[in-house]
Amino acid sequence: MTKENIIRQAYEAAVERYAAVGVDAREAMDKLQKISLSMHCWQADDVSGFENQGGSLTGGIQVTGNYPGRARTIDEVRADVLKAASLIAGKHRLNLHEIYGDFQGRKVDRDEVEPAHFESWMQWAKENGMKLDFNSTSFSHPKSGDLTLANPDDAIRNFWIEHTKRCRWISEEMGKYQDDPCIMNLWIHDGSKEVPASRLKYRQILEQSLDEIFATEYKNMKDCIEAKLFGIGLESYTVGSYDFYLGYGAKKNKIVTLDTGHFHLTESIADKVSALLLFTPEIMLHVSRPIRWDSDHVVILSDDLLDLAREIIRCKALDRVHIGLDYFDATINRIGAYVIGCRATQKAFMQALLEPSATLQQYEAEGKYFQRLALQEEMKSLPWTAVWDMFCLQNDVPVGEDYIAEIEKYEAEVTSKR
Ligand SMILES: C[C@H](O)[C@H](O)[C@@H](O)C(=O)CO
Ligand SMILES: [Mn+2]
Repeated sequence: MTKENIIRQAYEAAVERYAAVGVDAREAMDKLQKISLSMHCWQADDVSGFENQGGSLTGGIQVTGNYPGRARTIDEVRADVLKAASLIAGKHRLNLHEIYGDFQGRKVDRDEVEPAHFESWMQWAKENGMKLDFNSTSFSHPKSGDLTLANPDDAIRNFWIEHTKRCRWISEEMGKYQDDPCIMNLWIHDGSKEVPASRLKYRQILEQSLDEIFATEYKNMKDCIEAKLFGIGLESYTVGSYDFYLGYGAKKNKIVTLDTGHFHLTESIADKVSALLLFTPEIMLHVSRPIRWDSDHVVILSDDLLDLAREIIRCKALDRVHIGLDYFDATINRIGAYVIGCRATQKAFMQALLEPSATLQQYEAEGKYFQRLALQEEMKSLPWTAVWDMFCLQNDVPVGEDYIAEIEKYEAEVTSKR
């Protein structure tokens, strides 16, 4: 029997098996097909970008490793992203940071950037059937320091306000161009190594800065605000903490970004979904994998990720949750890192979509807690992998481990020559 026939046969059997517990596996596949991940451009080049060539990465984040083949130019980032996307089923978005502008070798400071610097990205994305998302960039700049939008020095604060306003303008133009809202994320590293004399002071300044930044209403972009627990060198205090942005988002109707690496390690991000959905318009996810700290390891199919995907599906919130990825690993093949992380995220949603949630909720309503636990447990060993393999086959992307050879080939022919 050919591999394709084995996959088809296993899939037909899986459809029957899921039907027996009241789940339509075909419908689950259709729903997964519509999930667009927002791929982070910064895995391709270790968060370097094209503005500050040679400058170091600041802002309390760190990339470890020096695996050969890092993308060094805009063309190399684009080629690597397309290669990765060709190994991932479905249509996906690309999430750009401001430092990835097409600056044509000219020095364009952060308070001078404009939509024209992203025109070639917009055209490229359209040609390749991708939509763009965007991020302001407050790190890796001489004015980054420890405080940007929360800086008591007006000259520094106004510089970053201007930058962030311009990023919203760029996002608006991207959204218009692609006829689909561009999701713009705002993350700043502002914080302090030691406990500040006034925690309140910097949070008040940040609130004022955000109010100024968000004063302009746009129609083609959506704002997200991303909290963090701490950055390296800024361990005692983060101005934009989760409580701060949750409060701001709920009060001002802004999307809160949940980066799964930005919380205490035992906190459940899945548990936050239903709470946020009640008080904020939508959710942006930065799917990441913290190991002991916000280490940005490549996303794998972990229990945490599965829980998160299940929560989104149980809340029927796919239309209110944007699924972005955020990690950077320079110790392994970077295209491989994209493919592993994106496919792991899709696998989590595949399993979540195959959950017999109506039956589970019925059991719960009737107080049948043994039955609820038993069915949850049995779901773990139902043949979701057969449905996943079929999903890959139908999308004409490698099934199972077959993508390893494809990435090895690209490495031999392209990235190893850099
Ligand atoms: C590149 C940054 O890491 C990213 O934009 C930000 O979302 C973050 O998570 C910082 O820790
Ligand atoms: Mn993030």
